[in-house]
Amino acid sequence: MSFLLGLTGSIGMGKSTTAQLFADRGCKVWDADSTVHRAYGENGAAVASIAKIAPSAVSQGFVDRAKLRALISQDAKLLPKLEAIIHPLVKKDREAFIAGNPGSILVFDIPLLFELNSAADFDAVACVLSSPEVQESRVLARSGMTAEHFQMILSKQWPAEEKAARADYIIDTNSPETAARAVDVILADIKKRQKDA
Ligand SMILES: CC(C)(COP(=O)(O)OP(=O)(O)OC[C@H]1O[C@@H](n2cnc3c(N)ncnc32)[C@H](O)[C@@H]1O)[C@@H](O)C(=O)NCCC(=O)NCCS
Ligand SMILES: Nc1ncnc2c1ncn2[C@@H]1O[C@H](COP(=O)(O)OP(=O)(O)OP(=O)(O)O)[C@@H](O)[C@H]1O
Repeated sequence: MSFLLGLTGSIGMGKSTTAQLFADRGCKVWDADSTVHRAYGENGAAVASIAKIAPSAVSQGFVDRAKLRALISQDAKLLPKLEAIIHPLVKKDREAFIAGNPGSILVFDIPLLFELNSAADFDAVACVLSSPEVQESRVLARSGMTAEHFQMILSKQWPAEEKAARADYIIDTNSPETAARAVDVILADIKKRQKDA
């Protein structure tokens, strides 16, 4: 049986970077954002549906994320429509990944794990947490990111502390060292749980 570890946290707090730490230690990682990227790519599973709700964001058979981001900031109704297309596709992909990887520690990088009520799908949930100042400076350093888009995304997510309070493990991502240490502790605990089971 695989051990399913959900990995979540607020935007830019270090999910993907931490997922890589788990991968470096032999875990298999599934990433919700990458699944969305694939679905938006050429001939991706979401392209035809998105062409119906946001035609100007689709060209040459793929979804232009920058255009989609701009449309979302102009139209508050677009994001829920987009989510209704994307979230079922993402869940299906996740289930296929679990079926294809029996017997390992599987890590699931999922930004909206708590918001979508998915915690019960996992054996445990880890939450990355950095200070809000570190988060803001890291997110705003990304190209194409604006303070307005950052605030809009934050308003759609649970507060970071609320996610951390519900998690089984917290990973301090204020520095590479704190994060690596936390990942080692979590993996040791999971292996102990597997041995005791
Ligand atoms: C808004 C979009 C176009 C922005 O694309 P962009 O390349 O700038 O960002 P990316 O997809 O890498 O997301 C960055 C982060 O934003 C946050 N985020 C993304 N979508 C959402 C959402 N619907 N609600 C809350 N936070 C979100 C997450 O923390 C995510 O990790 C894109 O995020 C999108 O299409 N979102 C809708 C699909 C979705 O809900 N994805 C979340 C994972 S299933
Ligand atoms: N432990 C850490 N120490 C130092 N920098 C980090 C750490 N974790 C992440 N970062 C940096 O913070 C930024 C955001 O990290 P990352 O992309 O992993 O966050 P994320 O939570 O996956 O973001 P998103 O929610 O947008 O998908 C990156 O520039 C990354 O290099």
